[in-house]
Amino acid sequence: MRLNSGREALLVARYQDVKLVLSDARFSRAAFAGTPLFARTAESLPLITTDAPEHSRRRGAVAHAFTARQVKRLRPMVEELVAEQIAAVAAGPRPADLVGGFTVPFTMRVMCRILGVPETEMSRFKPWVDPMMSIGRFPAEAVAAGHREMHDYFTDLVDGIQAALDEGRAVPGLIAEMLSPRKEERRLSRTEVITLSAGLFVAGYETTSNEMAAAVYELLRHPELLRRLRERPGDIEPVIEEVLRFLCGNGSGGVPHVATADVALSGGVVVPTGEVVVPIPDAANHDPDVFDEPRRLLPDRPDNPHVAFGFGPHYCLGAELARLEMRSGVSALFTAFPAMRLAVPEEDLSWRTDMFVRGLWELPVTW
Ligand code: HEM
Repeated sequence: MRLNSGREALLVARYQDVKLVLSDARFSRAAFAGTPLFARTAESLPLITTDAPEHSRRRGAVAHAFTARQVKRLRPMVEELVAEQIAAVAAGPRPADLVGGFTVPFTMRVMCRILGVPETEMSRFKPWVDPMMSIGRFPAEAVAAGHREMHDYFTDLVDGIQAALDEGRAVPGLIAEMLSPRKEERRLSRTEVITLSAGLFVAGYETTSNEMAAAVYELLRHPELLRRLRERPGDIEPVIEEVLRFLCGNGSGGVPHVATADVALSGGVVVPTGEVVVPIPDAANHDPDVFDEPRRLLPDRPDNPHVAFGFGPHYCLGAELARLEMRSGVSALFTAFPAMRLAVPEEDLSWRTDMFVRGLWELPVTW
């Protein structure tokens, strides 16, 4: 394939090969970072475009905030926000747009609470993040402006929190923790705190809001699954796992890597040193050698080792949080609005094409 930059690359689609590229240190992300990663600059992706030891040092500074144990502690906060957003939808007009009215504000508020970003500022972010996440949909100037605004906002925020900490005031949230780490090995530079805060904010709400809306859409298309969830609410776990496998949420395909040695893939293909490879997790999730009937949404698969959250050292930092948000959000929506249905014909839905994260711009429903 040819990347946007004009560089040739090998597309990796088989499940075993995708896992190999994602986890084998002979494939480097940093070696690729000299050329633009689609619309985004390497600096704006402080985790995704780096290798060990830089990657592990940065990741190690924030990983404690997203462990399974920590996410368990976040549960009451997440459930409180779900309830508030459900109440807002119920009090609002019908039809309701579940993207603008539920999945985006809910997931954004979760990230605001975790990081310590003021919720009162939330309406500012989406107009910046939408162009930032473009892979062709928005003009280059809009993409650059989105990056600039977001970077400037988080620079001011981080500096403001630093000033408050310097005055001895207590500030809640992960940004303050990054600025005054409990352990010295977690210390980051000011620039790293700025790019990581903005990066976590975007990674945390953009994927989850879109995947959640797509999950609701899929469930509306599969009434038998909705019936099953009503009878056995605990089945939300396998249902969400299968939705994650089934959906192809990654609009850009995958993250480019450069082979730093000759590496043999399955089927005898040898990737020569210096070759760019792009592993496609969505393709791996539909590999018929691993998933029977991959194009069907089948939550009863005996085993569902999907790679929707990636694999290896860059495995999604927020996977447990995303699972909690998706399970709580989707369950609560169908409990609150059992008669929910699409408010427009399917062909009128507007899909996010040419965007990093696929999904729906709006999900109009009524009940
Ligand atoms: C359903 C929602 C989500 C999906 C499908 C998803 C998917 C992914 C995938 C596939 C990767 C690996 C990309 C790669 O190989 O470079 C990733 C990485 C990442 N995700 Fe998520 N994610 C979701 C939610 C979240 C949330 C809620 C957070 C909040 C903290 C988050 C933070 C991150 C970060 C920081 C990385 C980079 C990890 C690294 O490079 O070490 N994600 N995500």
